[in-house]
Amino acid sequence: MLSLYPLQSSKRCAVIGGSGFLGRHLVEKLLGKGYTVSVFDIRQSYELPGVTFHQGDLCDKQALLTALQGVSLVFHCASPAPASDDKALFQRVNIQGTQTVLQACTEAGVQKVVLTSSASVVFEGTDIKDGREDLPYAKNPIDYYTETKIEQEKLVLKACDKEKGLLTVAIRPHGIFGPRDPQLVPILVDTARRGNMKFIIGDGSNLVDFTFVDNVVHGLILSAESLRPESPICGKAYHITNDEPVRFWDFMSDILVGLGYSAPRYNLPYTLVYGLALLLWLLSLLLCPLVAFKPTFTPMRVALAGKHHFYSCSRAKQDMGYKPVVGLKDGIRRTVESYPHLRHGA
Ligand SMILES: NC(=O)C1=CN([C@@H]2O[C@H](COP(=O)(O)OP(=O)(O)OC[C@H]3O[C@@H](n4cnc5c(N)ncnc54)[C@H](O)[C@@H]3O)[C@@H](O)[C@H]2O)C=CC1
Ligand SMILES: CC(C)CCC[C@@H](C)[C@H]1CC[C@H]2C3=C(CC[C@]12C)[C@@]1(C)CCC(=O)C[C@@H]1CC3
Repeated sequence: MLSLYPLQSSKRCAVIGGSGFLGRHLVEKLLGKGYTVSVFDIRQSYELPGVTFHQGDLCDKQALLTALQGVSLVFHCASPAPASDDKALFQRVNIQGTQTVLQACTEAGVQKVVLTSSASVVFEGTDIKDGREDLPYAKNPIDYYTETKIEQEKLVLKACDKEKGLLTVAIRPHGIFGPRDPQLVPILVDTARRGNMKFIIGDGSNLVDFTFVDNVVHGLILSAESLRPESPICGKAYHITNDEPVRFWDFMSDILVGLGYSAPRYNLPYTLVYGLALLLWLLSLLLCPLVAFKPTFTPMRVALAGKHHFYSCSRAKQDMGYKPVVGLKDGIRRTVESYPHLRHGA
């Protein structure tokens, strides 16, 4: 049964998680490209002409159905923050919530769903060099965030059904940075202001992907516009990065120095720091009924800071003609300039 094809060329879309860092950049770009945008998010963080806001929880199907009326394309960019480390919340939002999103999309007659997944779905805390999409999902994910992002991606890709008229694709960015990012730069500056950014974990030679937010937005829109029944991208996952792996500690130093802080200088052995982070994390779990403390150096962050994790985007280049639109140096400059309030001494 080919119910809904050929696809309507409607430019009416919804961004679930559109109040967030990536979601808002995506909304701004979509407006510039002539799309009509509905944002569905648990919070409203801004107002923009041309955007209709629907405040609600993505686990609430009725609320979603209201927001998805007349929408043919859905971008799903919502997730609890990785730092929250709340297992029940991750399972509810990323797994049950994504099932609800898919049901609501089917009922509302949505034709395309683009998921923002994460390249971390294959990361287990050991080196990944030029990883391709055919790497197996992590068997021992490094945290609940990663564990539930894996299940979320599987659900979305499995839902791709040309007969039923629902096409899906998953974009896997890595280490997104840029103006208004609430995570990477603020955590880095906070750590530096507390005097804890003096040390390099490991020998400092590990290569990592950091992806400027505009490139992720470009990959998301490109995938949505390439998603057609005959396209090879249906039901597949795609790495989207800056395609310029960089030494983790060079990237951190460029941001820190750009904002007027000193770059880390002294090396510490990786296994020592990882062991300490594990110990602190266990202590924080044991003591959480008595004292609430959140260690900055979690085992996940130590693994991300001390191991190689960079990915090939050749599949995205081949199947959808992806090419980064902003280079790493330019992205770092634009990011640094956007945080005058986080400059040293500000
Ligand atoms: N920031 C990064 O480095 C990376 C992020 N990603 C993925 O990109 C997506 C966007 O991430 P960011 O913009 O960085 O995060 P963010 O935290 O800025 O945005 C997430 C948005 O989801 C919303 N949300 C959370 N729970 C919700 C619920 N139950 N119902 C409705 N809305 C809800 C939040 O209110 C927030 O506005 C996420 O799916 C994340 O997993 C993937 C790779 C890297
Ligand atoms: C204290 C320092 C050693 C590190 C400060 C920077 C970190 C906060 C960031 C470095 C790599 C980042 C990253 C993510 C979050 C922020 C960092 C840990 C993600 C976990 C965000 C969600 C993803 O899907 C994967 C990202 C990998 C890189």
